[in-house]
Amino acid sequence: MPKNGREQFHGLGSMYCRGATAIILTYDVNLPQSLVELEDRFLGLTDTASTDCLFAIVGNKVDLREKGAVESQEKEGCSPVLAGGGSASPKVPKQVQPEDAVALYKKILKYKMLDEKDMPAAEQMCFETSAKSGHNVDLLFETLFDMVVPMILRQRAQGLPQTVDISNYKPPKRTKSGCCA
Ligand SMILES: Nc1nc2c(ncn2[C@@H]2O[C@H](COP(=O)(O)OP(=O)(O)OP(=O)(O)O)[C@@H](O)[C@H]2O)c(=O)[nH]1
Repeated sequence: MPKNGREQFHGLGSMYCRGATAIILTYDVNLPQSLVELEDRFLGLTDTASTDCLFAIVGNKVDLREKGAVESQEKEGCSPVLAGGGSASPKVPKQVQPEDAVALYKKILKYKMLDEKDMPAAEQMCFETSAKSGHNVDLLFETLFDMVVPMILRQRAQGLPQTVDISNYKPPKRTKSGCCA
């Protein structure tokens, strides 16, 4: 799912998710707020997805994290291995950590009332990628593809519709004032 970061496209989110078999929720590993927003603003939009929908949590732009970390350590004269310069109080990283994404994945399963043991493990569904360098991008799509194809085949075998039938759609009656009845 595109994250529709811009406010004016927000309303389109639930339409994109309707009947979805898999949803990719993407945040920026350098912006903790972007992970918070996935939960606060975007999770509700996935209510229209299929009940057994898969979720992948993707932290993008890792290329900037690696670059940024080295640059800030160089500026402060720290060792690149120990950001805290070897002191007893290591620096708290400003970036999102993989375990934060894992925690969100588990929260999503709870929100969806899905049992963790029936779903793929969090570690399998949380990725860190770089669209710029291509890091882990193939892995993300191959992993999802391998999971989604059997689900779609199963749905087909059960005769579940793959499309939304609008042929019997009746538009709501209009009242004199132009409002829906
Ligand atoms: N360095 C780096 N830049 C990236 C990466 N992915 C996207 N960008 C850049 O980030 C900016 C936003 O990318 P988009 O593809 O527009 O992402 P979006 O999800 O539509 O962004 P929003 O409009 O903020 O929701 C663009 O300038 C991209 O070139 C990445 O992995 N690394």
